[in-house]
Amino acid sequence: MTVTVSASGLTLRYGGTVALDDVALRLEEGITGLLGPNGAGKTTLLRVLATAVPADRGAFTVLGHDPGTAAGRLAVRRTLGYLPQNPGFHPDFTAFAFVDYVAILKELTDRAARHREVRRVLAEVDLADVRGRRIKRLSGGMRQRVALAAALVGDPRFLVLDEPTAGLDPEQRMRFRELITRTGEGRTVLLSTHQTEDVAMLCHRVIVMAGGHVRFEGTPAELTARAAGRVWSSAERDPGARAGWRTGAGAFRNVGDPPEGADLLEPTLEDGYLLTLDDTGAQAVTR
Ligand SMILES: Nc1ncnc2c1ncn2[C@@H]1O[C@H](COP(=O)(O)OP(=O)(O)OP(=O)(O)O)[C@@H](O)[C@H]1O
Repeated sequence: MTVTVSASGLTLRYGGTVALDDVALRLEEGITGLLGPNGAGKTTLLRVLATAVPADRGAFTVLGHDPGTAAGRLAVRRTLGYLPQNPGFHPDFTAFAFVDYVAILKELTDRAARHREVRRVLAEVDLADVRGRRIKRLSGGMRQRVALAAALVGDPRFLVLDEPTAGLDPEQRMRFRELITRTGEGRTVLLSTHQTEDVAMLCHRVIVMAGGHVRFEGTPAELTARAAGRVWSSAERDPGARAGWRTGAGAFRNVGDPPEGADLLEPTLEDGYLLTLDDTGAQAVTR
């Protein structure tokens, strides 16, 4: 598999806060999930890779282009689609006008060709029917699809999606998952999310960040396997549990260090994620 993005030593400070600390990663075609607690540095990493902000130190390439040079930065931006955490919509714009505006910024100067492209990306996210509607009259899920359409203008090979499913109801989230799978075909997608389920269901790779560091890099199955033999059921909260709660069915579900002969349960990706944070001291699950 070709490596699309390769980064090393990425470091960025905001005053006294180290948001990224010597981050190295490689992304290849397919969908890579980026998990991490609040303040982990996910948005900062995405902004650096999207060339919205330069890192203080370190370097990266996108399809061999180095954004450290003006020509390289332009080349990277031409291969990139970015859905930021808070897309800055003008609420009075229609969906069409907004995506058209983004297309102008992306240097699509021929009006007829640009309009064809805007119609194409709006159709790709199933918004063809409402393209003339003002953004303020669209639902949250539709607005996220407008933002995705804007990211897809120009058919970018590398898509950076910052929490695209945040705030969506389960049905909209499922719909968005379908879209991400579809748009991820043949592209490299970096998807930041707090939804471990999104990662389990969509991603072929997962990166866990905390405190500006990469704490895990591997497949979702490998992250889940970190909790193998460490999730168990008991009638009362187990003293060896780093976290435990009574489930709706009545028994306790414990995560941590099980006693001998414990009634082990199948771990989820979320268990593996939480234990990875706890094991690396990044975020205490232990109370
Ligand atoms: N513009 C800024 N000025 C100062 N500090 C900032 C700025 N942006 C981010 N930070 C700090 O940098 C660290 C990383 O923030 P970042 O937004 O990248 O985290 P995140 O993983 O995306 O968090 P979340 O899941 O809450 O979106 C945090 O400590 C945050 O408070």
